[in-house]
Amino acid sequence: MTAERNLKRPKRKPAQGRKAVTDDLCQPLSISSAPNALAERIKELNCLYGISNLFENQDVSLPWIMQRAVELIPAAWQFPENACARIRLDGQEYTTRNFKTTQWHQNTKIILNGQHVGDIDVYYYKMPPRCDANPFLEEEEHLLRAIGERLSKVLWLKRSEEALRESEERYRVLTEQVDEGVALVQDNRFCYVNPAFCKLFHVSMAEDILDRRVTNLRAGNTVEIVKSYRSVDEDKSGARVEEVIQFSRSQRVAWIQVCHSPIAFKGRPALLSTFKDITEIKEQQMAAQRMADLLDSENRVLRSSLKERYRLGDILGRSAAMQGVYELILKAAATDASVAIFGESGSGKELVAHAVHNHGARKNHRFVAVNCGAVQESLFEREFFGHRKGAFSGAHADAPGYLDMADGGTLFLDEVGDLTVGMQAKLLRAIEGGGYRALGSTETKSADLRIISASNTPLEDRVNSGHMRSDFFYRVQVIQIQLPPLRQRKQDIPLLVEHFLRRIKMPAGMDRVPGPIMDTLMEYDWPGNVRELRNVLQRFVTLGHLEFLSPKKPYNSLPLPVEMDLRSATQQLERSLISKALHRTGGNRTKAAKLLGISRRALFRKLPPS
Ligand SMILES: Nc1ncnc2c1ncn2[C@@H]1O[C@H](COP(=O)(O)OP(=O)(O)OP(=O)(O)O)[C@@H](O)[C@H]1O
Repeated sequence: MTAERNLKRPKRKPAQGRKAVTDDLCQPLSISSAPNALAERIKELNCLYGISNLFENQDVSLPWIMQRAVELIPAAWQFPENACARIRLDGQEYTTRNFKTTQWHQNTKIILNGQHVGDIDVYYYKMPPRCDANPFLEEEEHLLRAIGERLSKVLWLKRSEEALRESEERYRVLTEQVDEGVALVQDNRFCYVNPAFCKLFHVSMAEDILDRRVTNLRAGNTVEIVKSYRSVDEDKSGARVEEVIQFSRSQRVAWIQVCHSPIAFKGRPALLSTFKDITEIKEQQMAAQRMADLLDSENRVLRSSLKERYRLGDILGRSAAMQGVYELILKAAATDASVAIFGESGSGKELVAHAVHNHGARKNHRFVAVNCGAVQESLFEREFFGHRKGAFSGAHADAPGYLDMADGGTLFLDEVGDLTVGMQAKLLRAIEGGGYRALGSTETKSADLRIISASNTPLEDRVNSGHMRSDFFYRVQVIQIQLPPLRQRKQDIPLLVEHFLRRIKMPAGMDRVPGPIMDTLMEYDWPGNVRELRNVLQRFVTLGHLEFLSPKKPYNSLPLPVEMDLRSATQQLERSLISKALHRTGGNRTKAAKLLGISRRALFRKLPPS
C-alpha cells in the first residue's frame, strides 16, 4: 500500500511507540473531532497537490520545484508555526525561511531508480505542546514518505525531460551542422527538416514545409523523392530503406543517397530520413568507370594486336608488313599529332585513318572524311568553313563546314595532294590559330581537331614540284604510315578472301573458294589492291568465274625449274593447267574437266585439298 493510500485512512492514530499526542486523537474519530481531522486531511492534500502542481509546469527548473516544495511542507504539519523543512538533493540544500535543526526531527529518503539520492527533513523548533520526545504523528510520517515519493517522481521526470531535451538539443545541433539533409515525417507530414535539407530541395525556410504533406515538396524535380517516400512504410519499424535517386537540378543531373529509417517518435511511428548529395562522388565514379572501360578496350586492342596479330579493328593482315602498320597505328593513336598515310589505291588508307581515330582520345567525336580531289577552289570556304543563312542566293539556312563538323574529332583529308596551294594556305591559317569565319558571318571561330591525310604519292614530290606549301607539308605530315601493296603481302590474301566471302552471300553448295581459284588469286599482281580483290570476289560469286578488270596480265604461268624431279614437275604442270582451265571457265569444274579432256572425278582427284 502506498503512503498516499495510507493517508486516506479515516482516522488519525498516534505513531507506534510514541506517547499519545492528545487523547482524543488516539481515540476513534468522534463527531466533535471530525472537523479538526478533516482540516488536517485538507492540509495534507493541499501539500501533496501543491507539489504535484509544481511539476505540471514544464518550463521550470528542478531547483525551483524543490524550493517551492520545501516551502509547502510545514503547512501540512500539526504545528505549522513550529515546523521547518529541508530538502537535500545533488549536494544542494533547499530550506524553509526559518530553518533550524533541532532534536525534534523527522526524515525520509528520496530514492531514484533504487538509489538514495536525497533527503527530506522536517524539524520542530521546539517541543510541541502535550508531546513527548517524538512529537510527530503517524500520518505525518506517511505524508513525508508520500512527499518523498512525489519528489522522486518529479526528479525522475525532470531528469528524463532534461536527458530528452539534451539529446534533442544534441541532435538538433548535430543535424544543423551536418551536410546531409535530415527530415522527420509523421503521418506523411514533415515534423522536422534541417537546413541542409532545405538547401538541397530549395526550400527557403524549414517553416515553409513543416506540418505540410510530403507531396508538397515541390522545389526542382523532386518527383523521385516523393516516390521514394511512398515506397516506405512508417509502420514497418526496423525496415530501413536505402536507395540512390537521380534527378535533374538546374539543368544538371544530381544523385542523392536517401536512407529512410522507420522510428517511434512521441510514441507513434515516424520516418527519419537522411539525404546525402553524392553527385560529386557519383561523377567521379562514372569518370573512373569510363577510364576503366577505356583502359579495358585499349588493353583488349593491345592484347589482340600482340596475340592475334591478324587484324586491328577492321584491318586484316597477318603479314610482317601489316604488323609494322599496326604498331604505327597504335603509336599514332596514342598522340594527337597529324598523320599522313601513303599507299596505292585500294590498299586501305581510309581504313587506317579510321583505326587511328578509333583508337585515339577523340574516338567519341566525329570522323569527317573529305575527298580533296572533289573540292573546287571557289567553294573551298563554303565547304570547309560553312555559311550563314542568306550568305549567297540559295543559302536558305545556316550550314556547318567540315571544320565545324570535325570539331573535337578528326578531319580526314583524302587525296590531300589535290588541294591547291591557295586552299592549303586558307586551311593552314584556319587550323593554326588564325581561326575561320563562316560565309556571311563576322564571328571568328576555331576548331579543335586532328588532321589525318592520305595520298597515293609521296607528298615530298608535291612540295618539290611546287604543288604543296612546305609549311602545309610539315603541318600534315608529322607521323607517316606507309601501307604495303597487296602484291607485297600475298600471305594476307587467304585471310582477306575468307573475310570478304563471309560478307558476300555465297551461292548454295559453295562454302569456300576452290584451291585452283585461290592459286590464281595468289598469283595475280593486284594493281587495285584489296579493293580490287574484294570486287573480283564479288564478281566470282555473282558470275561464277574469275574476271580481272585491271589492264595488267591476269597471272603469270610459272616456268618450270630444271632441277625439279619429273613427278613434281608433272604435278606442277597439271596444277597450272587445271588452274588455267578453271580460270577460263570461271571456276566451273565440270567445264574445266571437259576443257582438259578428263572426267570430273579425275579433276577432283587432282585438285589439291582446299
Ligand atoms: N587490310 C584490309 N583489311 C580488310 N579490308 C581492307 C583492307 N584494306 C583495304 N580494305 C578494303 O578495301 C577497300 C578499299 O579500302 P580504302 O578505301 O581504305 O582504300 P584507300 O587506300 O583509301 O583507297 P583510295 O586510295 O582509292 O581512296 C575497302 O572496302 C576496305 O574495307
